Amino acid sequence: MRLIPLKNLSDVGRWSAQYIVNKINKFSPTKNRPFILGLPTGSSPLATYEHLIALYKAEKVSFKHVVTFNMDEYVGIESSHPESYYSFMHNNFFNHVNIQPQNINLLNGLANDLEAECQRYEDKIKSYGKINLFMGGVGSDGHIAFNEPGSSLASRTRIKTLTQETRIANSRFFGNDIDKVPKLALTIGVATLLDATEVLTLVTGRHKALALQAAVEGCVNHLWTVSALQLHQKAIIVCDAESTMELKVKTLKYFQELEAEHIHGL
Ligand SMILES: N[C@@H]1[C@@H](O)[C@H](O)[C@@H](COP(=O)(O)O)O[C@@H]1O
Repeated sequence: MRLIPLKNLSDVGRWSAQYIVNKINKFSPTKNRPFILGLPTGSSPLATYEHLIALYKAEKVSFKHVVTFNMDEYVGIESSHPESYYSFMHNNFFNHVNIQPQNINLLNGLANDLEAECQRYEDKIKSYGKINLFMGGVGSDGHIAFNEPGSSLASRTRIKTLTQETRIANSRFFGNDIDKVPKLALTIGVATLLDATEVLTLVTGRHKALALQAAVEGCVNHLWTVSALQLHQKAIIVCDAESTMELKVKTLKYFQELEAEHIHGL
C-alpha cells in the first residue's frame, strides 16, 4: 500500500487528478484499446473532478477513449433526480469533458430485475478485461462503494441495504430528511474493486480518521471493508492531514519518509 499524506482537500484533488491524467496519457488509449476508469460520487472526489476538468480544458488530457464505470447507485430514484449518482456524475464531471456518452457506465437503480442489472454490470466490466484504475472514497464507517460493514470481502455487484449511519450521513443531500434517503443501493462488490489493476482511494476530513486507521493499521476485516485494500497489489490512499488524526505518529512518519524518497514522482 502507498499512503500519500497531503495537507488538505484541495491538495488531495490536485494530486489524484494529476495521477489519473498521467495514467491515461501513459496508456495512450485508442478506440479499440480504451482506458477503463472506475469512479465514485460523494464530497471526497469533487476537488478531483474540478482538477480533471481544468486539466482537460488546458488540453493536458482527453477522455475520448476513456470508458467509465461508476461504483454504485441508489435504488428507486429516477436518474433525473438531482441526487441520483447519474445526475451527480453528469453535473460534476461528464458534462464538462469530452467523454463519449456510450462510454459511460452506471448501474440502473430502477431496473425491473435488479439482480440481472448487477450481473449485466459485472459482465460488462469483464468484457473490457480489467478496470485499469478505480478511484473511490470511503464512508466514516469504513465502507467502500456501498459495501457496508459486514459485507463479504469476496462480494460482487449486488443489492445492498444501507445502514442507518450511511443514511444519516447522506441525508445532507436530501434536505437533512433521512426518510428521503433510499434504503437500498446497487454497488460493485469488494472483490469487483480488488479486481482493478490499481485502486486509488481518497480520504479527507477528521470524520474519516477511524476509517483511515482501519485501512492502514487495522486487520483485514469485513466490518471495515476499506481494510480489504491491504490485499490489493497496487492500492494508493491519498489523504489530508485531518484524516490522519488516529494514525500512530510512527505510521505517518514512515509513509511521509517513503514519499520523500519516492523517485518516480507521481
Ligand atoms: N456510496 C458512497 C461512497 O462511494 C462514498 O465513498 C461515501 C463517502 O462519501 P463522502 O465522500 O461524501 O464522504 O459515501 C457514499 O456512501
